[in-house]
Amino acid sequence: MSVDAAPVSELPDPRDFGLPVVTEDDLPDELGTLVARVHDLVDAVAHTEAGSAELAQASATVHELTERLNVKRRDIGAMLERPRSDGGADYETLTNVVSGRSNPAAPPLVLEHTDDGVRARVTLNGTYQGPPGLAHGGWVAAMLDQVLGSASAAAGMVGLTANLDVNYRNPTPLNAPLELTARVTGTERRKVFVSAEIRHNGEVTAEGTAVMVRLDVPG
Ligand SMILES: CCCCCCCC/C=C\CCCCCCCC(=O)SCCNC(=O)CCNC(=O)[C@H](O)C(C)(C)COP(=O)(O)OP(=O)(O)OC[C@H]1O[C@@H](n2cnc3c(N)ncnc32)[C@H](O)[C@@H]1OP(=O)(O)O
Repeated sequence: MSVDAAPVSELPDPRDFGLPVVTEDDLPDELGTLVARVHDLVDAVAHTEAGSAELAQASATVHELTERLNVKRRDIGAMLERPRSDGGADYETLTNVVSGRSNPAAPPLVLEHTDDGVRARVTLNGTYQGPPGLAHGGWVAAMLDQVLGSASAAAGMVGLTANLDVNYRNPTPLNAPLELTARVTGTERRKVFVSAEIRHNGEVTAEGTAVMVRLDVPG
């Protein structure tokens, strides 16, 4: 595979795509705490064997909370800007379902840049279940898609997934630490070829490759 596009260090600015941008200073610490607690709440709801009186009271409380939080809603598509040590900025979709900082549905998957791409660590609770006791294959694909896209973005090439291939080598366990790694393997015009794996205890559970098509800044 050849590489015919030199990676750039500057990511496109989401503002140039008309997207709202927030900084970490705009996000109260209490939002992070709420997100983590609601994440745990979803797991509790999925697995509770509480009685009907307890369930009725819980649903009334949750309904009231939902109405209170909906009074002031953020625009969809908001991007979080994080300063990098080299003076540039990283961007992530605030409510991204796999890794979004404000999304309680996200596991959450914590990403970092490596010398050749990105690495992420995640532990999936029982709400990501497909087969009994195992991670859902669609979610495995979603996590691979995320790190594949992030590897492309980390190399300065933000794009959309045009094609995703997944091979499930071993069952992906729940409630166990997983490591995901991804890197760019080549480029051809706007196409960015990327490759990723999920490992548990060093053993590959799934691997994926994707073709990302690089987005050009409007104008
Ligand atoms: C927005 C601002 C952001 C600013 C900064 C942000 C930082 C972000 C940070 C972190 C990254 C986040 C990470 C996200 C991770 C998750 C990723 C996803 O879930 S993406 C959602 C699912 N994917 C879609 O919804 C795409 C739907 N498809 C499309 O929109 C189009 O088909 C698109 C854009 C992919 C291509 O359309 P065309 O019209 O632009 O381009 P054409 O001319 O068709 O193709 C260009 C080249 O790609 C090949 N191509 C197209 N489709 C292909 C395919 N399915 N397989 C292989 N090659 C394909 C073509 O053959 C062509 O190649 P040739 O240059 O001629 O050789």
